Amino acid sequence: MTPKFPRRGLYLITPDSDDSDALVARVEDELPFAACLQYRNKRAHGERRESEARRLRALCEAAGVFFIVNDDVALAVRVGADGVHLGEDDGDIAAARAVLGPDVAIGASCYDDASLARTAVAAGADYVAFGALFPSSTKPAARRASPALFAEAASLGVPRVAIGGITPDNARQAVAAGADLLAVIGGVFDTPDPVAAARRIASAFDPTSPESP
Ligand SMILES: Cc1ncc(COP(=O)(O)OP(=O)(O)O)c(N)n1
Ligand SMILES: Cc1ncsc1CCOP(=O)(O)O
Ligand SMILES: [Mg+2]
Repeated sequence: MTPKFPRRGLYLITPDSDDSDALVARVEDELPFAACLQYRNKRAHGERRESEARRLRALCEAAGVFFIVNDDVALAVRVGADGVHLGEDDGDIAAARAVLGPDVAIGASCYDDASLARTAVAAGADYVAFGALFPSSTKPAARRASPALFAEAASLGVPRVAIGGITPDNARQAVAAGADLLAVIGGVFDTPDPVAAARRIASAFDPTSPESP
């Protein structure tokens, strides 16, 4: 049975890489702290992209982590992903739903715009993403989103993902604003201890967990 998109937690996104083995090894260690993994390697194309997606798909299956392919509905179908993430340049949500059927999750980038989120959900999106919430060194030109968007989108009834510049130090701020999942690249992978960073971001959802240094 296809798993349901998670309601809360760390939404890990792969960093860009030219080395498939290194990419897979880097991600594997943090998976125990992730509710979801998105394959987004903008430097991989063709067969290498498919092979990386297949390897990560298998790892996620074994770890019980929801697996999402960025940008590419056809690749998501080929590798049997649990979901696909689509931005404004990645095609139409209703068209993707027609290809994917009801069981594959579709996530939608809504940038800084609650009305995009309403339209995406009406077209069949299973979650909406707002960001960049904080300045992002991965995507410095990303438009900035107000934290108020998470409260505004609460009535949509789908998980709200925050993305952009999220780190162990600001993760609790994003959760307090109403984010249900925290999508992170640099705040995990560009740190000296990615496993510790992933653990701290995951713990931002646990109000009983003390903030670790
Ligand atoms: C969870 C999540 N949110 C937003 C994005 C950004 O999507 P998009 O605007 O299509 O940009 P690229 O990631 O394709 O550069 C995302 N990937 N994931
Ligand atoms: C893909 C994307 N969309 C908005 S910000 C961003 C990059 C997220 O990476 P980081 O967590 O390193 O800021
Ligand atoms: Mg995209």
